[in-house]
Amino acid sequence: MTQLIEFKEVTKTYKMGEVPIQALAGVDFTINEGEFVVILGASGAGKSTILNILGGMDTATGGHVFVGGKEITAWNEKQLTHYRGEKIGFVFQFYNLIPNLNALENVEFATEVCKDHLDARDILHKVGLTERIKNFPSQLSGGEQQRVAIARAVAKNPLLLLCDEPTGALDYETGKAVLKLLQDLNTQMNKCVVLVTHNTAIAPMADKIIKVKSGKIESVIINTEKQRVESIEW
Ligand SMILES: Nc1ncnc2c1ncn2[C@@H]1O[C@H](COP(=O)(O)OP(=O)(O)OP(=O)(O)O)[C@@H](O)[C@H]1O
Repeated sequence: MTQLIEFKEVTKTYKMGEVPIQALAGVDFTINEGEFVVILGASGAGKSTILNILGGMDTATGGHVFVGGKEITAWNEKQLTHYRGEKIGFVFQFYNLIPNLNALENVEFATEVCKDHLDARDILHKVGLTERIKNFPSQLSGGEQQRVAIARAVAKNPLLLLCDEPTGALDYETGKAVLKLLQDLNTQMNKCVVLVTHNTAIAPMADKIIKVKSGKIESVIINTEKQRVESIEW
């Protein structure tokens, strides 16, 4: 398997007035192409910090991050902006859709700037929203809005799909449907997905589980018996 991502001794310190907060205290891991990775850990462990550095939304204080053989930690703001725009699809807990654009327009708005983007209608169909493309966010349920947000991220045809607690605002069944969608997209499109959660129960759906504790990697588990989301209960 080809390696896609490498974190090497990555540190991150935030300064809050006089008090420095060490969010990452030397983080090392690798991720391969096409992998579905779950980053697990308690609140404040450093999960979102890892995801934000990987997505070029935040910068490391020390260490090195390589994506596709390029060192993103050596890039300037302009290079990172381009990387975020072209290579990264983000899905957050809250959907951040533009309220006065319908579902189709929300997806098209995001893909406009991407060279290799996919067809917005095709992707909305793939996420099961064919009948809802003309609906505005306020006319969609939470689960449907998250599907639009996933379609928006996927239609960019990004190198990486990064998800930060994507089911955090959804009920059990809807959350499960969203996880199934992410798992299907990973399998069908062979897209690398990195998902941050505190829900240990969903770990069996991943190829790799990275456990984070107090800004450090506690363990990296290769899961050879990956399960379909449908067969996991929590
Ligand atoms: N912008 C920031 N400024 C100051 N401190 C921050 C900032 N972002 C994160 N931190 C701190 O860094 C540590 C790690 O935060 P992070 O958000 O990565 O944790 P997390 O594991 O994602 O937690 P949660 O599950 O609660 O989102 C925490 O102590 C947090 O308070």
